Amino acid sequence: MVPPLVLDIDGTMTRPDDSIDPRFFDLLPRWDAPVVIATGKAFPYPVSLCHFLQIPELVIAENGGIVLVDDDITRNGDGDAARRVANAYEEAGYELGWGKSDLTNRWRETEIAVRRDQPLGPLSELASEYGQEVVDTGFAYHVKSSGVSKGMGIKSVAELLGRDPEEFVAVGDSENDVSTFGVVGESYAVANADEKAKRAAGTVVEESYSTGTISILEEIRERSDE
Ligand SMILES: O=C(O)COP(=O)(O)O
Ligand SMILES: [Mg+2]
Repeated sequence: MVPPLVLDIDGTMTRPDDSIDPRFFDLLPRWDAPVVIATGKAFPYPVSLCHFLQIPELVIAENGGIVLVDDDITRNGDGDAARRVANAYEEAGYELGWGKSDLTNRWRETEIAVRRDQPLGPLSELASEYGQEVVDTGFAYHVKSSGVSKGMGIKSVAELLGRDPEEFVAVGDSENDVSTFGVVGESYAVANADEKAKRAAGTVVEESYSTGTISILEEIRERSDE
């Protein structure tokens, strides 16, 4: 029997050009255990991914800010405080960096993402002024409530599924996956992962991006077949 999975999206299910590796479209619907998509992206992205993969909607979005298990949605964190940080950042003359339509934050409910070409120093200062923290995923700076994390999300997903977080195997690539690695039984950082993720992971995979993740899933499946 294969174990339940927790998969990060960016850097983990993607190829170096940011596209989702099409091999997951065969692999995940056939995975004979729950697959949780745990991401820093806004809620609609992982929901769409589950829809198009045709797997059950088990989602941790916004770094734990939103948790979806089947029909059950939980929101965590103070989205208004994150929004106040963003406003103060813009009033100070900086930009979130995503252009007029800002599709990155448009559907974001519990945190705010800032493009990584914007200055981090003043963002971190404002975040701590408003009791928030900044997480750098390698794809964006996320301003979020301190207690909220993907790891916290896994605990509630596991509880709702009647599972132990220790049963899960997680794969990730950045500091927003460190909390996940802390609660699951087995954790892997792909080779492109940042130092924090590599330090926190039980194993650092030899291969990068989706190829690293798929190599782990294949190994687990073989091991489980024995
Ligand atoms: O949206 C981001 O910044 C990162 O997303 P991820 O958690 O799926 O890697
Ligand atoms: Mg990632």
